[in-house]
Amino acid sequence: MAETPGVAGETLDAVLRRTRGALAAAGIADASLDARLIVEHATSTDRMDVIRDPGRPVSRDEALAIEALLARRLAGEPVHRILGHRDFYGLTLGLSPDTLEPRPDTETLVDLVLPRLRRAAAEGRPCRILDLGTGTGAIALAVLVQIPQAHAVAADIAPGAVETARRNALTNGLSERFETVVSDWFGHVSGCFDAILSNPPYITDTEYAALAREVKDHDPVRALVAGADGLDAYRAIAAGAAQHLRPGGIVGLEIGASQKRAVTALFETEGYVLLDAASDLGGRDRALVFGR
Ligand SMILES: C[S@@+](CC[C@H](N)C(=O)[O-])C[C@H]1O[C@@H](n2cnc3c(N)ncnc32)[C@H](O)[C@@H]1O
Repeated sequence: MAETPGVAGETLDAVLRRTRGALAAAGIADASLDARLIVEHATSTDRMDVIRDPGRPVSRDEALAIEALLARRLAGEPVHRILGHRDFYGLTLGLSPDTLEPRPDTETLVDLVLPRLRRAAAEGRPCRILDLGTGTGAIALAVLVQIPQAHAVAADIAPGAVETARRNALTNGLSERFETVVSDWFGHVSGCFDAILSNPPYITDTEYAALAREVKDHDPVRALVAGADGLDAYRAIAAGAAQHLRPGGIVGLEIGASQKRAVTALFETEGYVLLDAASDLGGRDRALVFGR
């Protein structure tokens, strides 16, 4: 008899294989990973449980939950939107309709700035950071968890994103060193910082039109698009950063793969020098650090 995904009484191992098969048959690229995340979420298990106890029976409620999650994934909802959270730099961050899903590429920026910030902290220098366009709070919270002396202000134009970031700080035990502000770039930001960090929107209107439906339907447009040339946010940050940067401070930015030259030129015009750059795991230009 043909088996259907998510049938009560099946084993964990069987339901995982079947969920993976259904996703692969629908042409979903990360079928294995997505199946694992769906089954683990619905059965409150982790990766080791299926290895340790592949024959564990799946209850009726769990089977129904798997079916419901699988249907949403097959309808095109990204797996982390379905789960409601995504991991970033070892932290689990809640998502909301106002936040971008934090992407692994953004860890490149965190990796690039951490050695400078660690050095400053080790030398007893202050480490006050501003995360502009914080979304889930990903960049600021990753720095705070790595540098216990650091304090962060997290700003976003979307009140819902600021609220999500505040909640993520709380659930990750970092809220004592984390402040939030609703702000159009530097509009409502006060004070000076040792590092201004940002993964701003950086795609063009034309690139947006060509994005996959899954991204367009679930990531907020203002988290992605920055005008006709994709550089509007960098212009705003380059123009406003000097007023909020302490002497010796840095500006760390995520960039689009083709933007290194243009973003560097924008910051040079405002009196900055490029101190450092890094590529992501795919070898594409992904993060820049400027100083004055
Ligand atoms: C690419 S997302 C980055 C989110 C998060 N930092 C991350 O890396 O996952 C860009 C963020 O910038 C915010 N944003 C867009 N325009 C803004 C503006 N004018 N002022 C402040 N934030 C803005 C968006 O709401 C969004 O959260």
